[in-house]
Amino acid sequence: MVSAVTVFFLSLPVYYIASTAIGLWRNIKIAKRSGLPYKVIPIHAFNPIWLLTGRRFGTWFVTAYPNLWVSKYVLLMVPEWSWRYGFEPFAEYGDVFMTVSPVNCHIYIADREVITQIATRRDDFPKPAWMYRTVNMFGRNVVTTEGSEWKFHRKVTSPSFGEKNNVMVFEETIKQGKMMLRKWAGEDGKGGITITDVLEDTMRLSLHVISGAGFGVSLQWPGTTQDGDMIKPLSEDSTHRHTLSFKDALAGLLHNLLVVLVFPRWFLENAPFKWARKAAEASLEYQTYMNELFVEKRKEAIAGEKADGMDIMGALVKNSYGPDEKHHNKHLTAHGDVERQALTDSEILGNAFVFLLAGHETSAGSLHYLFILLALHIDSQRRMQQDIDRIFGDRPVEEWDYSKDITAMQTSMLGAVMQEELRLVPPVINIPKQVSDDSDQIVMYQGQQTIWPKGAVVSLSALALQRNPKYWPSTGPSKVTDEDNDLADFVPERWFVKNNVNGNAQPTESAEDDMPAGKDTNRLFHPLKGSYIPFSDGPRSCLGKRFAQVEIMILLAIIFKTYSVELAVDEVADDEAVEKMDEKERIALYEQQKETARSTMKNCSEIGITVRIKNGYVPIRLVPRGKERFIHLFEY
Ligand code: HEM
Repeated sequence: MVSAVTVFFLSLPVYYIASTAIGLWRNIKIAKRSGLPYKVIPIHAFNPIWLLTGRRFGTWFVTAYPNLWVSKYVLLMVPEWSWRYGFEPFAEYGDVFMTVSPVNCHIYIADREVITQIATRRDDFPKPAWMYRTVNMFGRNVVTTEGSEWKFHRKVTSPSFGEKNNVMVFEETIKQGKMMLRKWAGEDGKGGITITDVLEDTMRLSLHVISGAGFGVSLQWPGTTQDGDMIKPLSEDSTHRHTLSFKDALAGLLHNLLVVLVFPRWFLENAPFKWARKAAEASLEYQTYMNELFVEKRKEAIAGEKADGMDIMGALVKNSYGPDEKHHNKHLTAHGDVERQALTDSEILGNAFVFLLAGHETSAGSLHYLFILLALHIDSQRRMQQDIDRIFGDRPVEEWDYSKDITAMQTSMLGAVMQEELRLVPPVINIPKQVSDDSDQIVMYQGQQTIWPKGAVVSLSALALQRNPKYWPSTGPSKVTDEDNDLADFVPERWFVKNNVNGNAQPTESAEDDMPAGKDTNRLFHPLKGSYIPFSDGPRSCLGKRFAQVEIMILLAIIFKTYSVELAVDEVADDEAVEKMDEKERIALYEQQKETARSTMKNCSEIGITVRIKNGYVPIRLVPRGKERFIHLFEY
């Protein structure tokens, strides 16, 4: 008996090695047939054993020995390679290449024509829906479905993201931005407070904006109380005794998302760990609040109330329960029934949940990187402030107006700064697709037919694509590294162009003679089709694109109208020490902090659902314009 057990355990590694070798051999054969360049890696980057044991070693090895031939293979086994090495692997292997591991063939794309083919051939290259299955926990929705069912969800949910909702996003962001300013600049507005939890605050802001413009519940920042903060039902009809406020339920659910998605609630509720029971509590509270909101919105819809300024969930409920009789078909529940005009109750709640998920971390992460990048790129910050002054003049924030101001914002340095951040750090670095399981697919690449094996994993490599010199104008050699182009740097000025030929902008060779501030700035660079995909491309592109753009631009405008952002230097010199420094010393200190901030951004960013700085922080300060401690000392 003992020997049988021993044999069993001894045979496990043999079985593992044999199945790995067979898997690799099979996949190499498939890769050879494809006609695509490929690289064989013995271990898949997301192999759990490798993640636990070899990942750190791999990262260290590639950094320590970048020129060894073996490093080229180890590099592709580092899960963060797409973030760390950007366009480099593509420059070496080609704009489309495949990694072949024992587990699968994985095709990475930084070629705009191939991306356009993949994004438009939706049935041949579906979303790997299995990855999102757990996200159906509150109801089926537009993110997790495929085929005709997705088509139906998309058709019904798209109108809720219209201009009426954009106005709400604009107004809610102003409201939330003012509260964030109070925390960042202090009650007296004097600024000078070191902010270390920038991501936490941008997360809070984006959560509150979705709560307001997505669900119609406006939340307050700590220090104030109002409905959203209170522990009370959102519907008069509810008798539920809540244990968390709506805000804490939302935040708690998002904080424990992975746990909540993976384990059933009954399991978490009975687990011996407090954190698991807290996760279950947040999930239950969220669900109960959303049911209450739904009841209220249904009452409003039936009564025909709230025609203007509709939040997204309100618009979905109105579509199902509004006075228009043709929409009352909620009894038709068959999935994929494209004749349906309205969502079921569960589908409304499922979609509300994914709007929260899709729109929260993405916008928050972008805002976080933006604050740091603007503190690093002082000239861009100044030009953006000049454009903000030009657009809003002396008008108080209360008089800012979506329909009057949004175009000017989008075509100014505000728009350019936002577009550049999304070019440089697209939150979804690799947009996931797959080759349909049904059959191999032919894709044209560089004028040749290539055969993409059925079931292969496909990544639209947004970050690499958006640094591909074939498509993007450089304003000159990098001012940060020794690269001969600046495509891996934050240079919003590249978005301003001289000519616009056939709808595609001609990149300006040098930014010097085409500075945007105060000039004719209503022509931003128009990237070639398929070369700019922070919001993905084709029919499955982001539904919340405009929502996010409005939110980001208006928040920047609110903050930078009155304040500048600087890197905080507390960890190196206190305020008194800075006070005593002469100009040269201050410049040297700030340059040093810039290096630290760059290194933190590069080395502490992690790719989860989105990329974000997780294992470190870059402290910043808001300072009233005209009272800067450092950035006014730099030449402009
Ligand atoms: C900077 C902010 C944002 C970025 C960069 C972004 C990016 C993306 C990307 C890349 C996708 C495609 C994902 C995939 O195919 O796997 C996507 C899909 C989606 N996004 Fe966003 N997003 C942002 C903000 C938002 C917001 C604010 C909302 C809603 C309030 C939202 C709602 C959605 C939805 C519903 C989808 C699924 C569309 C479909 O499958 O038909 N996003 N987004």
